[in-house]
Amino acid sequence: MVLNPVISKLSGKLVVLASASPRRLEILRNAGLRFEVVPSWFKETLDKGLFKAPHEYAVETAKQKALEVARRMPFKHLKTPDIVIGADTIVTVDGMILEKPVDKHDAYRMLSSLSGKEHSVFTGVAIVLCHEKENEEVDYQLIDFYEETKVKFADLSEDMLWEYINSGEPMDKAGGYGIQALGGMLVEYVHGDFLNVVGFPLNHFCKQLDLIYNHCASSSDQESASVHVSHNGTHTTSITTQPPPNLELKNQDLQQITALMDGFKASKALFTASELCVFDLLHSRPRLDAAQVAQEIKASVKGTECLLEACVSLGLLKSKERTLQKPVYENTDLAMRFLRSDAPFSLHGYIQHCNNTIWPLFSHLESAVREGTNQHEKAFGKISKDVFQDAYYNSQEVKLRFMNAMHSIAKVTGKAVATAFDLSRYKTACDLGGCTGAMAYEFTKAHPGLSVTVFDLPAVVEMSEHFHPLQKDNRVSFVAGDFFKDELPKADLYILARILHDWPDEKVHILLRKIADACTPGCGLLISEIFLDEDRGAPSRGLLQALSMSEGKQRSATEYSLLLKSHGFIAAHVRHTDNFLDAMLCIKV
Ligand SMILES: C[S@@+](CC[C@H](N)C(=O)[O-])C[C@H]1O[C@@H](n2cnc3c(N)ncnc32)[C@H](O)[C@@H]1O
Repeated sequence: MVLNPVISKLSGKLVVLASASPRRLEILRNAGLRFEVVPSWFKETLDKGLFKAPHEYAVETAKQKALEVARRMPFKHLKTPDIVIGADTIVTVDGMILEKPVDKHDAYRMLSSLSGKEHSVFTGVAIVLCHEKENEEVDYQLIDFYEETKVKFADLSEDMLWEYINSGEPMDKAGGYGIQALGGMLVEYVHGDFLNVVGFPLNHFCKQLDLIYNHCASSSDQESASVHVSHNGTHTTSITTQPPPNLELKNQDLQQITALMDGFKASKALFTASELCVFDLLHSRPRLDAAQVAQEIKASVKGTECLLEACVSLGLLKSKERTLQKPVYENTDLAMRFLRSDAPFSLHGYIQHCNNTIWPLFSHLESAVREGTNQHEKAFGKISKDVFQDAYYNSQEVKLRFMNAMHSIAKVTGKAVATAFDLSRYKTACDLGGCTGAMAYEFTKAHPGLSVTVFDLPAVVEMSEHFHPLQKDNRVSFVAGDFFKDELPKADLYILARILHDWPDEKVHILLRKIADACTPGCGLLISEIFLDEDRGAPSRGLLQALSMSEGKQRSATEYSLLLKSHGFIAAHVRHTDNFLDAMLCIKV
């Protein structure tokens, strides 16, 4: 057990637990740790919408709790601790973060949302190491981590729920239950560290301490420190501990690197099968063998066989062996849902765009990186300053393909964007660059009191009706124009979905100024884009897209909110939807 050597390293040090939770106290006491309890004054009021994943919220809260105590003690308690431990436990279900219930009804809301379902319990932990310097300043080093445990609740009847709530147990517990007492009766199974659900991931904590005290404290070359915050003469620094260089050949690492090297082959196999309508064919006529498919798609039997087998290995097709005969093929569930061209969430249009436009651009990636410009001329023989007007809308075929691509993504992501915020106060919206209107239809579906005007270039608007042959909604209308030059339709909510990333800052400012001029105070502006993490380290989908983008750039939620602020909008809410696009609702002040 790693704990004992760590405990001996801690003897004689002032260890402080920045939490009043009796359960955390008991877990650490039972482990033999000696510490003082100084509950943190940090209020758990961080805006959850600003965090991409729930664990980031728990870790940030744990950090703030621990740092508050570490900074307060030298002044209020007149002693500097050696280590401060902060922790925060949250429960997440269906994308919601549940903390401690505020009253019985809140406890009821939480527990009924957990009934019969699996949920996750995250504890974020922060360990602050305090080093007093000669001039009485204190250096803080911060190490943080989190642990996730999955818990499944049984179906809870109303009687059971209220009996449990009336026991009083839920009130001071994240998610409204305590697994170590009566709440244990509600639980069907636990996957992961049980103590994490109680409130503290002891095992992970011990491993982390072991890493700090037994592996890296003495070897400075395994430790890199960087100053993060400078506050009242004290410094907050965070250390990242790096394991010794790993020269072993691990199969898992090899698989990771192979998947990256082969990624383009998988994409191209998918594009080719989609282009040759393999998924449509196997939908209308399942269980064909390779020769039959080859005949239908007018291709060689040998090539078709290889393509079908590759698609099986990628999880896009299933092959069924028939005794003494050639295998037959059919679509997997994934292909049925996303690859058939007539599926409600078909990505067929987007795949065609990737194959015909993005792929040629990526084949010139090296020049794009060297020159820092778009590669339309090399890929398509045309210079394009405005990618829409000069490239996509020059030919009817390319225009329709682009519109199909936008339409398919908007149908997949539209509902998540349209329902990201309460928009009931708005009656009229204008979707600028709204293309086929697919997003607008999702907004009217989600908000019965809202009418949406789709504003797009004339070349697009003239084709938009083809995309909604059966949908007649007189709350969606189309206006043709250029959003950089023409007057914008009046609305109390403007929508910019996948628009701003296409343009450099100067053009973004022109567009935002026009929107700001059209808005009165209280008007809304909903931005939907892939928001990069604040350190620009993820998501790779956004960063990879930037490699083939023309003049624009990908931005983080903060970067977008600063752009908007300069035009008199405040970013009211940010939502990471887990779908293709994130969303931010801003209000004109
Ligand atoms: C990347 S697409 C996004 C489409 C749509 N908002 C969505 O999320 O599905 C960009 C859209 O902006 C439109 N657009 C480009 N330049 C424009 C301009 N100057 N005025 C109006 N619309 C424009 C394009 O025609 C295209 O429909």
